[in-house]
Amino acid sequence: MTTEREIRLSSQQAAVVDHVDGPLLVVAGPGSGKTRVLTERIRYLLSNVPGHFRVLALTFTNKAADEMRERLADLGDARQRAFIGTLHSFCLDLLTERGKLVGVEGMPNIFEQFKDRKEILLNAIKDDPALEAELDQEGDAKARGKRVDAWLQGISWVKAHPITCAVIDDDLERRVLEAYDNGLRASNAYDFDDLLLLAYRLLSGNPKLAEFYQRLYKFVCIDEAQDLNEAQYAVICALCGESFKNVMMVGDPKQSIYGFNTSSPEYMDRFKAEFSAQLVGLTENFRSSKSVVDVARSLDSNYLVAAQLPIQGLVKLIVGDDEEDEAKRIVDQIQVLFDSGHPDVEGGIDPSKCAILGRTRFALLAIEKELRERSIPFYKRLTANHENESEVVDDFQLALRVVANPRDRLHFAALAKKWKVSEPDATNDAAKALASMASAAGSVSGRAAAVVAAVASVLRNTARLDLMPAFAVLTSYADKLDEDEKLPIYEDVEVFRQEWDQYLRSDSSTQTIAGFMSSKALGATQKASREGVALLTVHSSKGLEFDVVFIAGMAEGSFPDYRSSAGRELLEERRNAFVAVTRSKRLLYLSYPLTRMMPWGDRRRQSPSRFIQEAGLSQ
Ligand SMILES: Nc1ncnc2c1ncn2[C@@H]1O[C@H](COP(=O)(O)OP(=O)(O)OP(=O)(O)O)[C@@H](O)[C@H]1O
Repeated sequence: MTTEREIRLSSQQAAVVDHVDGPLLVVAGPGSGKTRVLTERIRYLLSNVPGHFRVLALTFTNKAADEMRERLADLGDARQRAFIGTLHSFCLDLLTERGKLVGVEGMPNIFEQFKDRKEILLNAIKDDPALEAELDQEGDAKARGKRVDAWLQGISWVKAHPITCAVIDDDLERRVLEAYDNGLRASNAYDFDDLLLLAYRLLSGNPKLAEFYQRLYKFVCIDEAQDLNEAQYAVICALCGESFKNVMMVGDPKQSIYGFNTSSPEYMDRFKAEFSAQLVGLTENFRSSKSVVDVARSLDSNYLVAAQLPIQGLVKLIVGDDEEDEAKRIVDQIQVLFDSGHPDVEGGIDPSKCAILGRTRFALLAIEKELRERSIPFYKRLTANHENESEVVDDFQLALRVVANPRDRLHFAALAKKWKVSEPDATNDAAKALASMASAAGSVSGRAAAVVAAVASVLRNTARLDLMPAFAVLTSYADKLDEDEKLPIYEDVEVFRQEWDQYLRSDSSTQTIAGFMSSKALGATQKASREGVALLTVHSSKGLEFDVVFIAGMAEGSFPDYRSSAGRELLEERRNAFVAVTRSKRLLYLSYPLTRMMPWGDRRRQSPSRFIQEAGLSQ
């Protein structure tokens, strides 16, 4: 099933890799080598197709983009001719370069945190008597808070549907959206949804600009196409205009698990119809043992596998008396595997080869406790926004935000509150404003002075942005403190330094403070860490593979979730199970507890998930 190349490709895969011109839809099952095919196609285009062009490769996660960049690092300079990143990062670059046409001046500053967006909306409500009166109709503070959250959700929904919600009929809804957007713009800020919405408006309203990008990016590749939503598809269509067709989409409708987030595999169908795309299937499975493939097929009888590994592997059911006992049995089994290995897993089994997946974080709590008690290393997130432990590094980040965007009143106010000083007047010179805030900062003047000195050390070097001198200032401030205070500063600085390092390696076209802060907001500066057993939700396990996979909490009501007992939701639960099962390369363990403690204190009897029953598993 393979042809001669430096990397092994099956003939199905080679046909996709060697495809040059024209729209192509690749529908590919789990383990069929989507990542390999995408990476190798980019390599093929950059190495074999003559001409001055760039390749645009859009991934679903920053992690997938990192992986693709790493695999293509050996291309040397040619690699620079590919933009590899998420659609959000691409839109950020696009708006930075050409956003003026939709009112964006320079790099868009992103308010990524829910609490910041909420504060913007609350301030906007305070400034609008009609909205304030509307909110006052809600009885108590809790009900008002809920209404504001619902408004924020509504705003996000509208922005994620730039075509179907292009016109808002409801007066109140429109007023809330305008008030919120005006509030954001007063701080010269944007939210995540704006990146796609404004990129869509920019490209669809300026066909000449879209043509420029079509000439520049002669080839467009899109990964995980089953999880596109309307805004993302709209940006892609606006980028391509009427005539550009050199788009390849790769996806697996069977792994579509973000329906709750308005994503849908329907955009793959629309792409096929609207671009008249050629359809190719990748139907081999290079990842999973026969036993695992059998369980996947029991979940979806339409999952056809043309070729698979000649390895039997194993599927087993684990039943615990309750969640604690289930956790204990899972971890017992892991320890047996560490000690004795398994003939189908080459080179023994260590923690990094194992994953324990749950439908929700809740399903993993007892297992986390058990792993901790037995000192087995594990990680719960691939990447996570680092919460600073030290005030000085936290202050420094706020200071960088306002230096990047002096109109950011929200974070100026946050810093002023922390330093117990009054907010500065509107200014264009954030460094000067910070310095006068610091000189007024009584009890925290030493810390504030260190932050100002760190900022100054960055601004001093006008030729090239470099945060390293600031890190030196922060650690030398730490050196004067007690051990207890010193340690968190060193740790926070180290994480910050790693993020800075990651940013320097990204495909971002400009290196500025605003650029760094925006990449950080998009999560693009976080490096995935994978040390120990993976303890992940099904959603965060997407795209990963492990020799040994445990899926815990597989009882009716938990997986499938009780809120998704019928219709579309139940189908999405089934796809969740399909994604979870197909993460396994060799051994698969499904488990559930016979009884479960409900949040209100009752113990409830559990029955095995229908997915366990359909797989024909019994003890
Ligand atoms: N031609 C091949 N020969 C041998 N192994 C291969 C081949 N193609 C892919 N693989 C291996 O199969 C596994 C699955 O590949 P990959 O991760 O690219 O699949 P995928 O289609 O992205 O899967 P999923 O959609 O489930 O995340 C990887 O371990 C990869 O190295």
